[in-house]
Amino acid sequence: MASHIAFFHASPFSIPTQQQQRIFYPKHSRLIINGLKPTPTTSSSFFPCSTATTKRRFFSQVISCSYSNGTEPGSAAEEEDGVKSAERLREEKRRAELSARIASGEFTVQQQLGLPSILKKSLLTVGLPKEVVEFLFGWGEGRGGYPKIPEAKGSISAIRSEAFFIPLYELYLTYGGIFRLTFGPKSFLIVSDPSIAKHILRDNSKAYSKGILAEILDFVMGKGLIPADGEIWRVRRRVIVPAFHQKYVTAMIGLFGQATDRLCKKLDTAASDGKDVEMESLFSRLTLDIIGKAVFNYDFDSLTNDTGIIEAVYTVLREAEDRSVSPIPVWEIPIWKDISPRQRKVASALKLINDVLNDLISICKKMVDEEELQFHEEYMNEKDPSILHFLLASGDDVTSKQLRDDLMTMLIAGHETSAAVLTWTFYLLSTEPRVMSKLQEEVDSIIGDRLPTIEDMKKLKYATRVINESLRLYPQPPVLIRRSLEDDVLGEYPIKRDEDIFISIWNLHRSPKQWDDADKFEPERWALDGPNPNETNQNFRYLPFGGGQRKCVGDLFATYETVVALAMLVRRFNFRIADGAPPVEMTTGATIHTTQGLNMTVTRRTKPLVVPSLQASSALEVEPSVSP
Ligand code: HEM
Repeated sequence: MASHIAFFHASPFSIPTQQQQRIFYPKHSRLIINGLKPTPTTSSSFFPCSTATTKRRFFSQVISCSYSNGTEPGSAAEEEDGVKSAERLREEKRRAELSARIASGEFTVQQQLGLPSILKKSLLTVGLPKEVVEFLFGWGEGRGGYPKIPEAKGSISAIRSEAFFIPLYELYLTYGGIFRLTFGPKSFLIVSDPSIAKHILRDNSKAYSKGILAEILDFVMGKGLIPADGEIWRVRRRVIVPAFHQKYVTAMIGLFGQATDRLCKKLDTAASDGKDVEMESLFSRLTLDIIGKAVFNYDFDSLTNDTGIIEAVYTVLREAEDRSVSPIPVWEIPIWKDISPRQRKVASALKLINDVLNDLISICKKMVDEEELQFHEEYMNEKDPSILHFLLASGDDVTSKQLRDDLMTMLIAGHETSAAVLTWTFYLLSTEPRVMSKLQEEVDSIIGDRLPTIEDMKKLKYATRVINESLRLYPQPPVLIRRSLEDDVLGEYPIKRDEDIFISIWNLHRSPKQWDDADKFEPERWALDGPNPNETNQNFRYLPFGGGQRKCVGDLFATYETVVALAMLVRRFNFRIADGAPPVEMTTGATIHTTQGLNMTVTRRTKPLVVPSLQASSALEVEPSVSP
């Protein structure tokens, strides 16, 4: 999703070796960073799967996960593997060269040894107390006695197309919880420290805006809730949050079940035909169908249809993602919009979506006008429980443009994120059959073959922990973006206004300082009877939905949506990575995507019979699920 948007594709950094884990500060004194273990990932497996291949790739910083896919020796698949290994070797060589360049200090900003530093050193050598020297010379380093933020510098030519948050993780292990990353004229602060994240997101949030993100997303979201700042954001947030009331979320559970049931039918056909399925795109369609209905009562029915509107939504979504990772904003060149076929396609896609949204707004306005309306806190129209209906019924005095921006924002925010969560959850489950069995056991005993209800949400404890843990390992988005609106102090470092900041949720969620076996998929790390993990009870080391005043408004919606889909799918089917499927590798978009899809073989389960204890929610006239 958009706030969820990553900004540039890759960093020119590769993994520092143990000897390379040094900051090159004053020219002649190389320091080992205090408190940092040698790259933990070099000795243990960083990845959910830890084959030799994975480790080799890890060293070459290509993130992938291998699995046994049943390839026969000498087969075409093996030949293909041969080509891939040659590519991999070339990649490793290139990366080894980059590592050597990092080791040489090429990317590390050298601090000049000026007169104050030489004087300071001399005074310390003659025995003056450190405190006195620090007091006298504080002005010489950073500002007001503050130390200077560790700084790493990169060459723009080395930017590559891999997931950029991976090199940021390696740099975090080297440079610590806050460092400056400079690419030519661009400079970013990378934050991976929970207390600094808490300061920016919660304690001093008024001093930060969405910065670059708002600029990039303007073409699609305008002043929608994610990019908006200041007074517009305050007013819109106050209006939109009440729309996600308990009764609405309860009704949505019926919708999640119905939509997942459509997916089950599709998978059932694939299982009968013995055809493998690409789950990432199916999850994307599932969550598009859900969000269309939930936000503006529009049935994309993308699981069965391929209409122009669906293509338009994807064109706009992909453009938002591409803009978010493009180093040069060519789309800002006025003439480019008219001559570039791609930009023309984007413009007509946007027009189509805007027209549909405007039509939906007028239909809904008419409906609300004709309704005998008695608006109250948990107001919901049974026929059309959408957010749009709630907003119009609430008498929200807003321009159609702002309403359209908000709907578009929620469409994007609530679509790709949930799809990505499901994709990586199923990937993780394919690597841990133990977790899958435990999950199926719970689902069998609690919902059987009926549609889940709100009561089940409290009972599906292990399923919820699986989602919590998947969000830890694959946070969507992996990075949050902010810009400082005034001077501030982050940790021990002063910063100026107009600093662009990336808070790396990926780093926080995988930090060896914060987690035991940080790279392990272990839903058990969250106690079943404990509170649902969130940023508050985890003191900002866990931020799946952000934190502070800009926290996700759809967190409960999304948790229930993914739990319902997960439970219904694993109840009916077994999933495994398809034989001969390409490796599951990550790439950066607005959320974390796979490079070549998640290709799975789906088989029907023979399940224990369960006598349903509860009937499905009737709020949305849910049709009973057909048991395969
Ligand atoms: C698993 C799915 C989801 C994840 C992981 C997720 C994650 C997040 C995160 C991390 C933020 C904070 C962004 C920041 O601070 O810059 C956010 C904000 C937001 N999310 Fe979600 N989200 C999900 C689903 C949804 C859904 C379903 C909706 C709406 C139906 C939604 C609507 C929003 C909105 C409107 C904001 C902006 C809030 C504000 O700035 O006031 N999200 N989301």
